[in-house]
Amino acid sequence: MPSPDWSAPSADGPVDARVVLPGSKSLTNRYLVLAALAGDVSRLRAPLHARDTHLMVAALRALGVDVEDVPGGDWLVTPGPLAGAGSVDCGLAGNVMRFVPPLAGLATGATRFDGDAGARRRPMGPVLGALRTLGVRIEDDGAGALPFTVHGAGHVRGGDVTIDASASSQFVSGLLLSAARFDEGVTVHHDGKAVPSLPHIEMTVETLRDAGVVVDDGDVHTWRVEPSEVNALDVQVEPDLSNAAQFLAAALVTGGRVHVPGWPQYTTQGGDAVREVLDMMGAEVVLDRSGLTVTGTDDILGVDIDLHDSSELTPVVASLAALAEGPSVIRGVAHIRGHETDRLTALRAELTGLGAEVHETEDGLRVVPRPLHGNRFHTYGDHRMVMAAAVLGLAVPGVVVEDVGTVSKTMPEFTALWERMLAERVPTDV
Ligand SMILES: O=C(O)C1=C[C@@H](OP(=O)(O)O)[C@@H](O)[C@H](O)C1
Ligand SMILES: C=C(OP(=O)(O)O)C(=O)O
Repeated sequence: MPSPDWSAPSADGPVDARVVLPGSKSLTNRYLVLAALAGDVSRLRAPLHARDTHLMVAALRALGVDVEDVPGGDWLVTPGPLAGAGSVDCGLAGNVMRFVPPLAGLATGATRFDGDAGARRRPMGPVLGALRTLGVRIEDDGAGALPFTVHGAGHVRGGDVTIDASASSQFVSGLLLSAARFDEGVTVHHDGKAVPSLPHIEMTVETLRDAGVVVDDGDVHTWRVEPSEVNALDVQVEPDLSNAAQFLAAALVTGGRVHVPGWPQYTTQGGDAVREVLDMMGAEVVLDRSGLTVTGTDDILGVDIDLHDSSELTPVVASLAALAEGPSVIRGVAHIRGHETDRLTALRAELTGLGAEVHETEDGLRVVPRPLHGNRFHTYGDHRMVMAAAVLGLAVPGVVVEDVGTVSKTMPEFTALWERMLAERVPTDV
């Protein structure tokens, strides 16, 4: 059942707001998996509460892990013997469908994986092939996608495996995250076109090392995880920097200012690239100990930009490009055709529906700004389409966002935060 429509509010003056962001999806889900494999109780402080992380918690609980909700929002994770889960609902979460099957291989018994209709279109073949090579029995229909059943034998042999990870970095991350508990650990080699979203693999490597696991990532395209215990964690989850993009973009669109407190000085989050992107598009960007402040100047500049490492930013950057002074090219994101929806086709269709001129290229989009008008904006079950629509709505009256609830994949509080940000704006008449 689709959720209601939402009229994206337009801004009648520059925003001037402080936006406190929820935790990172990618960090929360990695910490949860590592905590499930650890030898003792872990605490996640300020984790993300959203559909993707709740699906991860549900999957772990089904596998025999105790995840306790602590008042205030933290999670206490007590590992237990892993047992076949019956079934795991992946929703539309790439993290759940790529990170949990290796865990299910370590469990005793069968676990069936399925998800939303859109999830059955997301690529899984390299994960299934790799797990089979590493000694896990999997039953599927050969389509290289959900649904499938993992028959866990209580242990995974592990060893050497070569995969093509050009469709998603998550194929590599999923194998590495559980590998310390494989009998022989794992060595993953990538063979294929460039791996997208490499900072996400660096994040995986760093979270493993935080948990005391030995990882060798010294060779390009090869990652080695030694078999070992996994230490329990007590971690503070960083704010989600990819989900900061739309709020920071509002500063650029309205010629205002947005401050995000708690922006990390050092991070493995690919979303940190938003600082450089907004700078290229004409914003003034300042990171100091109080956080990140983005101030819009008069114009939004068109860009020629490669988002291969930070492709989650594509929808918001495409919206900014449609509002820019000159044309833009977004490159390096062919793989986002396999994200929540085919994002290149979806962005072309919806931006065109508002009057922009948008062309799909082999690996991205070419956007030529044209006068825009309101229209219904379809979201395809994709949280980032809602966020992209909101950015456009600031400058274009009459943008009606279909199925706004889809944003709860990573940010259930999105519309409330957005409307609060606009309420804080400095009115033009003062
Ligand atoms: O490992 C992760 O947490 C993620 C990796 C990236 O996936 P791709 O490599 O498929 O782009 C990113 O886009 C996704 O939102 C989250
Ligand atoms: C691609 C994304 O999500 P997922 O983790 O489901 O791959 C995303 O959040 O932009």
